[in-house]
Amino acid sequence: MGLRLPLRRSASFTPDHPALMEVPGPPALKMEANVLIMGAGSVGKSEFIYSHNLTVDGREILFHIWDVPNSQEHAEEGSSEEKRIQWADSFVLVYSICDRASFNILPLKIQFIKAAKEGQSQEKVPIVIVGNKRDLQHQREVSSEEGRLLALSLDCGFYEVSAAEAYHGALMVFHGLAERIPDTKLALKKGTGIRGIVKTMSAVFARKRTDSL
Ligand SMILES: Nc1nc2c(ncn2[C@@H]2O[C@H](COP(=O)(O)OP(=O)(O)OP(=O)(O)O)[C@@H](O)[C@H]2O)c(=O)[nH]1
Repeated sequence: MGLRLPLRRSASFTPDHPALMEVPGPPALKMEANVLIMGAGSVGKSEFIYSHNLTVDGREILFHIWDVPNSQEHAEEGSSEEKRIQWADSFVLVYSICDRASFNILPLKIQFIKAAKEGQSQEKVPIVIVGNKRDLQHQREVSSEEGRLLALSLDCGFYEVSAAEAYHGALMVFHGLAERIPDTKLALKKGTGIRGIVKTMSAVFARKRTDSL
């Protein structure tokens, strides 16, 4: 049985930040990447689930994004997380800068991902750590420095953003993630584009049904 992707929402997305806009040049290589969004409850994961279509270094990348609500993650058997990790090429680990517990769980999660993925290949796993809710400075429990150091020690990208406040933050995250995904991983998906899109779209419909319950 194929994997059912419990996306919450999906939308096409046009970057509006000048640094990230498509610049005229040779036609971009069309590629796809599967991204798993992980993190504790209420850290703002669902702000990252729009289907992003970015052009980075001449590669036009369509991101298929899988975000699991925390409530669902706890309701499932342990093997489901492993399935999601196998499905993904790349990972966004979100914590809230106002919630230290959401930060503290990240090292274990990242080690779990690395053990699962790096056993299969010598390539580095593309992972970006995101400190969300940057606008809530007065409630900050995790300093920027701690986030940056964790990312450095685990060889991950790092961004602090306010995902709910500005698109720009989420866009920077996906741009940073794209830069960490090697061509070899993306190229594997060439030719399976239509199947991938159908999978993503049916997932959106499935999710809508769940939401309306
Ligand atoms: N102030 C502020 N609030 C945010 C930000 N991002 C998300 N939120 C709020 O945080 C709350 C939780 O966000 P969600 O996106 O539902 O969090 P989640 O991680 O998907 O939570 P689960 O469904 O429990 O897994 C919502 O009320 C959001 O509006 C942000 O950047 N700043």
